[in-house]
This record gives sequence, structure tokens and C-alpha cells, in this order.
Amino acid sequence: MLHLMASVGAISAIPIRRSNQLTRGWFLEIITIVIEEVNEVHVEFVAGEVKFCNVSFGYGDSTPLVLNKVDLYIKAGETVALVGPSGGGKTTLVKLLLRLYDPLSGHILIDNHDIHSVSLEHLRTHVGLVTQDTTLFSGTIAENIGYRDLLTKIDMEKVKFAAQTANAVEFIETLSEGYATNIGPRGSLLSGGQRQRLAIARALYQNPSILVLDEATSALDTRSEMLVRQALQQLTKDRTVIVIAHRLETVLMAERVFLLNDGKLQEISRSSLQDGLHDSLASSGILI
Ligand SMILES: Nc1ncnc2c1ncn2[C@@H]1O[C@H](COP(=O)(O)OP(=O)(O)OP(=O)(O)O)[C@@H](O)[C@H]1O
Repeated sequence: MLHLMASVGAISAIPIRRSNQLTRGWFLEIITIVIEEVNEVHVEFVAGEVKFCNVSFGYGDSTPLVLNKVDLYIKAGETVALVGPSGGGKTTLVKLLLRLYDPLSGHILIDNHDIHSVSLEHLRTHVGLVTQDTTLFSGTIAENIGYRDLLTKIDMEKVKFAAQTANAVEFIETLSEGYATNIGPRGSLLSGGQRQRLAIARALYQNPSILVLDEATSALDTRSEMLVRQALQQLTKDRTVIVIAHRLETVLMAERVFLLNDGKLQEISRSSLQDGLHDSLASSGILI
């Protein structure tokens, strides 16, 4: 799960420039240090193609590699699902894409730009993250959705459009102060399904070309689940999506499915999931 690394929907990395100048950090929850190149590329627009080329990564010298020579090619606009056992490395893979860590070897490219040379500010504009409820912070509904513009000016029309698309309007309109309602620490005044739709509305507002989605594992009631799933479908339109999936329904939203285990990534066919592989993945706790 990604909840340790993103408490307010943005990544809490402090990049260090070789010139020792700090880039404006986002809200700090945990601090990850990566080196930002002086000759970084400013990439204004990306279509969303993602390539992992022979990527290896481990957390320490004496521990086994979490990713061992992983190759992954995702076309712009494609949705892929990552499944695998707990501890299999799914979160680690997406952390590398967000540059919370750098690979020990290999390269990660977005539209053929090595992300190591892309400015962190641009990278994190293009790569969005939707995690479980921990992405919310104590502020109003509008601030939580328009988070990208929190330091400048939140566009209320865009906030309302994002809320509408994320199926969030129906509950926002019942709140005493509507979009100006404070949702409490980490959105604690909202239900799980409401928090998830708000996190989706924020991603719609941010509109990144590439989205990392960590599906919530907590159970929702049937109606809430349906509203969240519809919202997710809106979110995956017209962008590249990597979803860490725990439910078969979510896996089947993806065009391709990958199993990550023992450092290796293996594509599995969607039809095999429907033909019985799902049962074995469910019995081994990989899918719920
Ligand atoms: N910061 C860290 N320091 C050391 N080891 C770590 C760190 N983060 C993860 N690991 C280890 O790396 C391995 C992969 O963890 P990761 O979180 O990527 O797996 P995952 O597939 O996302 O698991 P889950 O489905 O349980 O969230 C695990 O063995 C984990 O203990």
C-alpha cells in the first residue's frame, strides 16, 4: 500500500539539486531523498508512454532484490493492472516511477525521456497518484479537490466538474457548507466510499497523463462500491493508468495484467483470469 508515502495526495519527497538549491517541497509526511540533476529536462507535455528497461532495485545490500531486471512497456493511454502477493514489490515499482527511489540499475522512461533527467516538479505534474483515504487532509472539500492549485487559485468550475465526474456531488450537496465543508483530519468526517470519490475527484482536477492507482482493500457497501467503480472508470479514460489491483473487477478494467512475484514481472492473460486463475489467486490471497 502507498499510504505511508502520500498523506495528502502528493509525494513527500524533498529533491536535492546538485547545486544544493531545494525545490519547493509538497506537504511533508515522510522524506525521501533523490538527487535531481542540474541539467534536468522540463517536459511540458507527455502523451503517457511508460517504459521500464531492465530495472533492478533492492532496499539494502544484504536484502534480496525486490525488482530483478524488470521490463515493462505501457502504451500511452493504456490501463495495466499489477497484481501479486503482499511484499511482491508492486508498491516499490510505482515508487520508482514517482522517483521516490532510483533504480540500482536500468532505466525508466516516460515518452522516451529518462525520468532521472526530468525535473521532479514536472514529473509529478504528469504522474498522479490516487491511494486510499490517506491522500486527504484537513481542509475543505474544494481545497482537497483543487489541491494542485492550493498555493495559487483553485478553479471552482473545475472542482465542480471533477466532483460531478467522480460521483461525489451527491454527498457534497448534502453537507451543511457544501464545497466549503471541512472534512476533518485525513477526511475522517467522511465515509470510506466518500473519501475514495474525493481522491478520484482530485486526480480528475489534476488531470495527469499517467496515473498510479492503489485500489482500496477495505470493503464498501454495494452502492458505494458501484459509485467508486464508475468514478474509477471515468478516471482511467484518456490517460495511462497503472493500477495496483486487489479485486477481480478492477483487474478486468485493465487491458493487460501483470503478476509481480520474487522480483520478476510476468504478463498473465485476462482470459486465464476468467478461466480459473482467479480462484487460485484468490486462494493464495492475491485477489479478494
Ligand atoms: N522502505 C523499505 N525499506 C526496506 N524494505 C522495504 C521498504 N519498503 C518495502 N520493503 C520491502 O520490499 C518488499 C516489497 O514491498 P512492496 O511494498 O513493494 O510490496 P507490495 O507488493 O506493494 O506489498 P503489499 O501488497 O503488501 O502492499 C517487501 O519485502 C517489503 O518488506
